[in-house]
Amino acid sequence: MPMLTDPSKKYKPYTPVNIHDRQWPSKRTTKAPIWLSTDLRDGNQALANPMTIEQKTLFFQQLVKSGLKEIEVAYPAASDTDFNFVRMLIEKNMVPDDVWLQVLTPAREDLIKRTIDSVAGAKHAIIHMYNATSPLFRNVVFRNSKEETVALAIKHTKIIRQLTEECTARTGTIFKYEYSPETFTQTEPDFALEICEAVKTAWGKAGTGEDRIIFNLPATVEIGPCNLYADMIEYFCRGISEREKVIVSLHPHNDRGTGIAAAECGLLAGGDRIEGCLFGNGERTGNVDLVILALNLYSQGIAPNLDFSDIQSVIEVVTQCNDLPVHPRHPYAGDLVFTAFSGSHQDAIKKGFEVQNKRHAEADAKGENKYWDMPYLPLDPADLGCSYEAVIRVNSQSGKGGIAYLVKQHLGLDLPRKMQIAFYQVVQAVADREAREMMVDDIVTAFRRTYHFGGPSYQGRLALKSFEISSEPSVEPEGEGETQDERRRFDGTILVDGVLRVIKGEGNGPLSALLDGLRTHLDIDLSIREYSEHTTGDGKEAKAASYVELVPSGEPRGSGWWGAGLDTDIAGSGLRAVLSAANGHIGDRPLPELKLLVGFNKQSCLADVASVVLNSLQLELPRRLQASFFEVVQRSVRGKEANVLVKEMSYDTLIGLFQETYGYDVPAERSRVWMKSFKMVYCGDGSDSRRQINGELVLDGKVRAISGEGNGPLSAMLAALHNLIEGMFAVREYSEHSIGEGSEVTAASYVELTYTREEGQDNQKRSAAWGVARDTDITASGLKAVLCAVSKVDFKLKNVVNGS
Ligand SMILES: CC(=O)SCCNC(=O)CCNC(=O)[C@H](O)C(C)(C)COP(=O)(O)OP(=O)(O)OC[C@H]1O[C@@H](n2cnc3c(N)ncnc32)[C@H](O)[C@@H]1OP(=O)(O)O
Ligand SMILES: CC(C)C(=O)C(=O)O
Repeated sequence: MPMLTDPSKKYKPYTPVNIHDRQWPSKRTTKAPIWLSTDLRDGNQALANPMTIEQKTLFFQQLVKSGLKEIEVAYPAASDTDFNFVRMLIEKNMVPDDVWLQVLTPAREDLIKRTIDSVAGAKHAIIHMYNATSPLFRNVVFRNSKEETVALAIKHTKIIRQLTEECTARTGTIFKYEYSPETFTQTEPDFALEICEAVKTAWGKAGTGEDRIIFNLPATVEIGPCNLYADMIEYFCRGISEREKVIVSLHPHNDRGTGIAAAECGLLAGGDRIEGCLFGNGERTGNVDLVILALNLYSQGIAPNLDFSDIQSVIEVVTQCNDLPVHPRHPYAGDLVFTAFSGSHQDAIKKGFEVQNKRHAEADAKGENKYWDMPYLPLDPADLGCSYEAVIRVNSQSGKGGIAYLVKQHLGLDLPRKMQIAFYQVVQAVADREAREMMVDDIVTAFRRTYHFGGPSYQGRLALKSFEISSEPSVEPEGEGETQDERRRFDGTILVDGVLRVIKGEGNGPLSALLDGLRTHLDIDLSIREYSEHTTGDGKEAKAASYVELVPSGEPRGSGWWGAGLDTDIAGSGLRAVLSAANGHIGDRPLPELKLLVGFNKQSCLADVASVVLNSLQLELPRRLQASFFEVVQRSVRGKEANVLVKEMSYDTLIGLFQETYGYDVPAERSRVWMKSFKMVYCGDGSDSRRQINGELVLDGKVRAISGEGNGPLSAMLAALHNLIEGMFAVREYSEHSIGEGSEVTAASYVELTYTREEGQDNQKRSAAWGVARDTDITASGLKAVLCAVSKVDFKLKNVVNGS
């Protein structure tokens, strides 16, 4: 059936209240009402599966914890569960002294009796009786006249008075009485007044303060806008006699979705008390939501006298008991209500937090109130125990501000505006491509990947390993009083495509010195267009965060690359930022092979050569070996061209030269002598530690058995060699160190041998050579180094008769 084109033929509009001097529109609420939770009655009766006693107990405890002082706990005549639940609360002493238990009954004597029995012995109880008063109910449900309807209410009010008085005499329970002209909003306002006046008279003992009678005026079904409800409440409040002896209670339902508005306008109109449910459970579209009402007051600076400072645990209890979810858009409580996805909202919130932090610091200093004034966030999520984590979430609708906010929250980085724009484009591209929300982890990971920020997993092709910044005067000052400019020198080790390289450069500052080094050594020619820095963390945790934008040198308006760096040292953080941006710039493009300038002029440096060996092979050459190798390098530069002073040498060439010169890590067969196997044993009488070696060597391609004895492994090996080789070997220098850690550790050994051989009478031939070796076994490493050195001297084998 289509919707009606003229619905007036089916639905009647509400009848406005005849009130012309209404006061409520210009009033303000300044204090919280009396709250009554009817979760365990009106809420419960609307559930497909009413709560079990366990669920009701849990819910009751939550209500007490949240500060409710009046709780409608049951319709005791309805079921044994309800009746027994009330009894249990009382008998197990679970009701705090300042909490009133409220129970509902229809105007039926047998049911009233059972209802009062249910609360007998409670400290405080409110008996709540109802009968419907509207024409529809009078005519259809009760088939009663107005007079009969009033008579029903009077009769049962009197029964309640008598039974409660008897109960008080018996058990000491203090009672209050609440009467509801059910369907109040559909009842003629004057008839509602008439029946309440009659009930008040029948009750006969309404007083002031604690003795007030409660008239609950329900919008049993919400049939008109909130102003209609307010008009009806104001009409009632102005019409009822002895107003001071009456608590006017409001009980809005939410059929038109305006239950909250009705309650708030009803309070302006004179309501003293609100009946409702947490998160708005209840018949059909629900009872008015007490959480929203309370927090609406709170966010106006009015103490609601209810505590939702851990809203999540309240949600958990309520959803567990009602078996109904809380909508993600539910005011104050929904998962999404403190979340902004859209760019302009996020931008405003980010700016709002920045300004508010400053404003709060100033107010703190002056001892003034720190007012909450935040775009798009009417309430501080922290007041409800929520974090700011969910405040900004990112998808394709988001902008740079929100993304920058998350980067700040999670990485402590306050990105400069232009970098925010650059990173936004990165995130936006992913969000668009994947058509999904970008979680915080996605954003943090995207940032780390893009800027190679934070640990080895995100390391780029260029990574700073160590550096030293030194300064030297540039030019002499020309006149007196002029200060001398200082130049900065960068000496560092940078991991380039997995290989450690020594980089040097000079500039006006550390960053330009590094850029100079990158230009010279790696052909990366960039200049700084923008630089900024700030500190993150406090005290010992403080670090410097730096941001740079690099552009190709000579193209100040060209497109740039941003980089970020974090370090305890400010120079370190800037240098890292430069490398971060340089990584973005080089992308996958191959880098030129790194070269060292070596030779005979002042630029060539022994230390540079040694550090290449250290960084490439992890070998810490002893000082004399450094000098020896440096000479080898210089000789190789000159080669056959006597006039060549300086030559570029690639790192690979340099390392190859080292390995060849000292027999390090070259295939054994290429050496004149190498060890096939050995066994080293202690020998002697035990008073000293002499060693004996037995084993097999390959000498000029032939396997030879060896045996020798000495003070230690090396001298035992030399003794064994002396059996086979003419002349004498002696160890001039020996050192060793470990490489690596733990189970990966190996030993590196360096041996310098001298070799003396008699060549005819009075002719002694002397030479010396270094050998370098590495092995997991330290003895083997030393022996191998000896054999490397032996292979490098021009030795002569003995003529061995019957030798193997
Ligand atoms: C707006 C509200 O939320 S009101 C509260 C509603 N809550 C509930 O109804 C939950 C608990 N209710 C129950 O368990 C049952 O309805 C009971 C135990 C109260 C009564 O059950 P039953 O006796 O089987 O009657 P039933 O449920 O059919 O109720 C209808 C009868 O009660 C009468 N009645 C309805 N409301 C009232 C009332 N406030 N006062 C007196 N009689 C009433 C009806 O006129 C009808 O009478 P009839 O049988 O003479 O025609
Ligand atoms: C019993 C009354 C107060 C009721 O629940 C209603 O009218 O909604």
